Amino acid sequence: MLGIWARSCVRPATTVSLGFQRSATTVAFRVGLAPSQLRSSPARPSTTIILGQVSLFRRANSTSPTPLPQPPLDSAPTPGADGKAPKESIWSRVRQAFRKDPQGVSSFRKIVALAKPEKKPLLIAVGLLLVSSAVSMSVPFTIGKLIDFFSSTNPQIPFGLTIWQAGAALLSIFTIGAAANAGRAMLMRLAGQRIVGRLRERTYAAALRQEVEFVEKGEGDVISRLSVDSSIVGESVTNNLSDGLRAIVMSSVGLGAMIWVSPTLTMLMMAVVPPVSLGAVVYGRYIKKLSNQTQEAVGEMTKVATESLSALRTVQAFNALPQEEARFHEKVSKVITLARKEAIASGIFFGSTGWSGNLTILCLLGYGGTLVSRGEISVGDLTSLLLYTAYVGSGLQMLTGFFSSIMRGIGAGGRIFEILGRKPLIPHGVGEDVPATMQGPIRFEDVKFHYPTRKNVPILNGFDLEIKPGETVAIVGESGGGKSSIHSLLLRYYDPVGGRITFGGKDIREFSTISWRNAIGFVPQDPVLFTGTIASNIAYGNPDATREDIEAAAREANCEFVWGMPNGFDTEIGRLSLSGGQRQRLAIARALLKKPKILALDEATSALDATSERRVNDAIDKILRSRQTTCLFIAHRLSTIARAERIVVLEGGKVTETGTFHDLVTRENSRFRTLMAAQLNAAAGESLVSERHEPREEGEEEVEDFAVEEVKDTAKA
Ligand SMILES: Nc1ncnc2c1ncn2[C@@H]1O[C@H](COP(=O)(O)OP(=O)(O)OP(=O)(O)O)[C@@H](O)[C@H]1O
Repeated sequence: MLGIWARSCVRPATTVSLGFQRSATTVAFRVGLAPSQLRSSPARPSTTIILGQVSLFRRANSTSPTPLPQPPLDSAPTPGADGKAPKESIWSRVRQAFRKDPQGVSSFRKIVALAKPEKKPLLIAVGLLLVSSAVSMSVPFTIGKLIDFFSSTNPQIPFGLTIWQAGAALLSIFTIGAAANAGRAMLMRLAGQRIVGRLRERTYAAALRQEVEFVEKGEGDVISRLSVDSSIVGESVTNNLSDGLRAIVMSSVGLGAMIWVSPTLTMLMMAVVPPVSLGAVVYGRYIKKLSNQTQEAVGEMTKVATESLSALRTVQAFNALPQEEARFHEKVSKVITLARKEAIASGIFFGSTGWSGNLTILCLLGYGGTLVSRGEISVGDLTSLLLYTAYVGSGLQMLTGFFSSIMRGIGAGGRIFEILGRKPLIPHGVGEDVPATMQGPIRFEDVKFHYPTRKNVPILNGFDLEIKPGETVAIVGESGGGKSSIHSLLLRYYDPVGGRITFGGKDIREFSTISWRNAIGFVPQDPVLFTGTIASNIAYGNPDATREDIEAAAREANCEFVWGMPNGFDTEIGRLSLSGGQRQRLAIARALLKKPKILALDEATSALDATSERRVNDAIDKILRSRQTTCLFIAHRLSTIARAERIVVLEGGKVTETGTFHDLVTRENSRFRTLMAAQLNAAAGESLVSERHEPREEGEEEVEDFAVEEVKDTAKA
């Protein structure tokens, strides 16, 4: 009986302990990793062979930047190595799989193209990979020679080296291998992160350029594409590519070495390769399909979370926590169901490949042991052969993992390239610039419109309106009548389905959206603030604005509250850290800073109390008096409506009445009066009975008196 232990470094992080025992009938063989080494072993697959049983553990890259749940392919232990050489290359399998999937081919090309800017570091990494793989692949050979050396009665070292010289040479080779491996890992990781970063930036830029409808209906999905899908694609082109190359080197060099040691034993092992390759292709395709579905489910899950977290105040106010949890649970369950399918598929696949691998090892040991006992091959040769078998087996296993990861990358890539390649329905930045000095009327000419998601609900149905330069028009109408939709069309969030909108006689579709939107100052119904200072919020979209410009706009919009704040314009604010009235005045300042040709105000005073409303109205009055800006505003409040030079009543998607406030209030059977009846009566009542409850402020405008007088007259009449 012979007992020999040798320790050798295969890869920097992997120590292989080899135990070899031989008696007349039994050959037992053991290669193992200490559990601590397994735990600390990086993303590389590790091979454990215990008494002829080959198992391969793949661990997910623990430092993966992916923040959201991933399909468990890489995280589940995948036992089994099959101990056979690849007959056909991974590329031919990839090509074969893509032949029926041209979309996959184009995604694959695009993924490869993404790696182009990283060509240099990736090529260096590939060079280092070859060096470290060459060192790794020399280990079984070295171990075989060491076993023969120690078991021989007349030990001889090649090249006439002493044992110390041979030891030093091996140590140097392994150090070079370790350094190469470390360099490869660093370069690949950095290149991967840069690719993911670029991909995210491009996808984000493409998403920002889409028409609002596209993003608004799938906000969570876009976020999931930005975070999860892009990191899967990044992993595909770097880590997985590196694994794939390493697997190819391991399998082909291992196979060559095996043939060199014993062609007969190699042929025995090759018998299991074709069925495993076929299984890998089928498995890869299935994984790709599941990966697509999983990413979509993750997108849905993110959408639910984004929606409720951004409306946390409402969720808490309505005690809707259980309801939200249930909604989220439903989406999470869908992800888990898909993950289960993937786990079952990977279990079956890796279980069966492991089983066939183990069977091959058994046959190899039985037949190899016989050859050793007959003296046809040495113990060292059999050891080398078994180690190479393990290398080839693990190489093949890695190739399968690589193939399914590439498929996942293609699935995720498809979702990203869908956004990257999508042409927005409203082209971004294409068309003429609006000339700086251009002034002219805005005309809505027979405009017809419905929302893309509700094609059978007409919103505008032959809407005609002309607003002269410097004129102020208020649109009134029933709630849900389409007033805000007019602003959406003006801002080109949507285009009309019929008719056109012109500025100075030119269809606004001829202008570039960038230039056209630059000409419009927009104050939405519920102004949005961004995290930052008050100054940065006023200067939003105007990065070149000076502090003087910002302060002037704030003054014009009656934002006097800013001067009272501890840090003035440098006060940090969040999304909701100002009152409704302050937010609206800040939004007016933001719009005015642009010095817009057109001002579009949407219900700017809807959420305000009387004092705040007066402040906002004062700000609006200042703009109107200057008559430099054409104003189209939507208002419900009489005090705001009365400020407009002309009022337009929108009903049934058309203009049904138009005129001055005085005209409409005094007109017989006026639609405006019907619409405003409640407010007119309330205002009249208030005016007649108690005159005013609010103390009149200095400088309050005549227009309000005019409105009150009109209301009084009308009520009296
Ligand atoms: N993105 C959208 N997709 C589909 N339908 C929409 C969309 N936005 C609004 N609508 C519908 O279009 C109609 C007009 O909406 P709009 O916001 O223009 O009305 P509005 O007159 O401004 O109402 P309010 O005075 O209550 O703000 C409504 O019936 C609304 O439900």
